[in-house]
Amino acid sequence: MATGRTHRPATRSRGIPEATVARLPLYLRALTALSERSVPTVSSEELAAAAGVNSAKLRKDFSYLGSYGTRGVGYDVEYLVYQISRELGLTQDWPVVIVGIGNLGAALANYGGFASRGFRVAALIDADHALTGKPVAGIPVQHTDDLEKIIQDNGVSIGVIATPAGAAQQVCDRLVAAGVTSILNFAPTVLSVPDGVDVRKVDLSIELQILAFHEQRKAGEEAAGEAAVPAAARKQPAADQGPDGDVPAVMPA
Ligand SMILES: NC(=O)c1ccc[n+]([C@@H]2O[C@H](COP(=O)([O-])OP(=O)(O)OC[C@H]3O[C@@H](n4cnc5c(N)ncnc54)[C@H](O)[C@@H]3O)[C@@H](O)[C@H]2O)c1
Repeated sequence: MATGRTHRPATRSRGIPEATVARLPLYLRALTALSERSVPTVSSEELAAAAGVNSAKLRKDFSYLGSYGTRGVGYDVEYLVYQISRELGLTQDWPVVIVGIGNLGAALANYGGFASRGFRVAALIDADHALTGKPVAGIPVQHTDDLEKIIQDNGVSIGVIATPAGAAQQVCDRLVAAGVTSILNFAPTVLSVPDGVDVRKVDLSIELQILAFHEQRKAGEEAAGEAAVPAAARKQPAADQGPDGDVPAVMPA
């Protein structure tokens, strides 16, 4: 679901384009499913279909990892899982803090998928004193007064912001000053960060707006397609439609 942009140049230091990096989690998810089914090898076409990516693009992406597969055999699933995990930095544990433990922050804290992917929720932080000490997903919520100490004690470099938009920049500034260098922002606001800090923004309403755009376009294409069908070939109303039977199913253009 991760969307938005990272404040980084289009090509990363080791020469892997940002677009390739963005597809690596898709490959990893498909490969992990194969690995769980004990599938030993996979062709680029099969893996591309499972990941929803074009197979030529997949081969190009894997060439950046130095992985070319074996002709007639394909790619070794376990080795690719290891290679991509290593490239994404998932072979090490990443302590994460979540700031803003309301509806969304609590849901994120309860999401088991972080831990299984190497992201350990190290601390939950909220400005509401009424929440301090209350466990969410088994972790006691701590107060924002202690934010800097919590970041330093836990060696946190990734922060998740789930506060209201008005508080997000101030929370971001404090996280960055305390040593956080990557932020996942759920608040509907654009954050300013210094060079060297990566921000990814997740906004489900933007995703829905994009889907709405495609829906509208599909509806427009359907209407245009129907207009292009000769009148004689258009669907006629069924005879037994009752009182409205004389209304054509497809209105003349
Ligand atoms: N990105 C998305 O797709 C998406 C989806 C849902 C909600 N959101 C956004 O996520 C944010 C949280 O939504 P919610 O429904 O959980 O809201 P909520 O009101 O339930 O929770 C917000 C929490 O943030 C805490 N808070 C406020 N100011 C703070 C500060 N300065 N420091 C630390 N904590 C602070 C509040 O005490 C509260 O517990 C909102 O900005 C909302 O718009 C985004």
